[in-house]
Amino acid sequence: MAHRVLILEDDESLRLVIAKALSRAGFEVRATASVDAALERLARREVDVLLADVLLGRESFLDRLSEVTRVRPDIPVIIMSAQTTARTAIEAGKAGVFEYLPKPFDLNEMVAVIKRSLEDLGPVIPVSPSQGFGGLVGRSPAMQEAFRALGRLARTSSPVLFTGPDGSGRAHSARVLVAESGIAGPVIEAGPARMRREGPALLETAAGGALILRRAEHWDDEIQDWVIEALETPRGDSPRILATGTPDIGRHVRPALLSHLAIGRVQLPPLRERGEDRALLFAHFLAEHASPREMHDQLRAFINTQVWPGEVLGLKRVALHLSMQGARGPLSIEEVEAAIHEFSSRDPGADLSEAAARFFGAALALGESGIGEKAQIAVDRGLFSAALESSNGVRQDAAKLLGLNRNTLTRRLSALSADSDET
Ligand SMILES: Nc1ncnc2c1ncn2[C@@H]1O[C@H](COP(=O)(O)OP(=O)(O)OP(=O)(O)O)[C@@H](O)[C@H]1O
Repeated sequence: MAHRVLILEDDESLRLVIAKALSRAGFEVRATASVDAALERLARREVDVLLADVLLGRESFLDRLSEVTRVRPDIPVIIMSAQTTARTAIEAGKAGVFEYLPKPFDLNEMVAVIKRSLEDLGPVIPVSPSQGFGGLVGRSPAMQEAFRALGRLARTSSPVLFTGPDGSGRAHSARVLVAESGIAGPVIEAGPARMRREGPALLETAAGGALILRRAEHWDDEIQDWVIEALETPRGDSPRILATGTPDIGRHVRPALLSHLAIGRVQLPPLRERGEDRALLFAHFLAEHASPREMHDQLRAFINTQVWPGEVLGLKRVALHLSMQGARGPLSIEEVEAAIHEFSSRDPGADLSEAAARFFGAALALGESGIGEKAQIAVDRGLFSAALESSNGVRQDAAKLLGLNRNTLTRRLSALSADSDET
């Protein structure tokens, strides 16, 4: 995939000359004369490098540089300027600009600088054909993009938000980023239940290290408050904050939290967008468990076309199950298909409907009355106990998981216990 360069230059003829030279050198080129338009493209992650002129009309790009680093701290910025003033050079260095090109410059030199900025700041050279940053598996263009972002973010200490569907490897990637950043202190992981229980004390526990905060879409107001405060007023030994969430995270958290958290952003694509990564991951998980099973080409093709519910985690479960079977020799498509059926394609909703039909049928056969109400109580009991268990008994969190408010949950729980007292 060609690297994408954004040219920010208000001189139209220069813009055209630069664009032509960069296209010839194999880059994908975008160009604009407006800082606002450039910021939008950066925020949409449409580019890998920014090449910007300092003087844009009456505006100085350097006055807007902090906005660029806020939106994309991971991107190399190369500035061009006819003014070789101390201010330009000093400010460029201070703000972490990759290189300063004094105008007029040689076009070949410009191409070389851009190539160097990409090498230095990020393109992750896979250590094996199937592995990318820190041993993460994948070579699809979508994962290459994620590896590049990880490579750049490993050189910063900014917060990072990992988004993707459940099971896509968000927390795993966060752990890899922490390991590759050389953070020496404690690495603490917490989901909404622990965050609620321990609150900002987690920042002390992780002081000097990193805090991986999971499933941001379930954070209540209180959690959001302390995370925003931690991000807004970091102290010397504050841990690096990394968070995970679903791609629709913006619908669940306050904009202030999102803008602080997403200073660095890594998007983990769903498996359906990762093409052949599916078979690579499958082979990786078999190997991880020293499985002697072999994968032939047809099986790889089959794995690459499957829909994997539960994403990488679902695929991992199937591979682990098969590697535990103790069988040897080539793995067949039928075996994998059966395992997928058993582990990931099972629809819990269908099981519930079947159970309800059995419950109803048995009660009818016994001539019982009030069956609907009893069925409701049975379902509530199952739902509430599962929700309370996964939120460590914290009712507020359990209510959120169930999509109820806390008072409704409390009322329905007391109704249930009154019901068990009666029976
Ligand atoms: N690219 C990858 N290479 C190797 N293993 C991976 C990769 N992506 C995910 N995994 C594995 O998949 C499993 C699921 O990943 P993870 O726990 O990060 O899921 P998540 O649901 O995205 O994150 P969270 O726990 O924050 O909700 C992990 O155990 C990890 O071993």
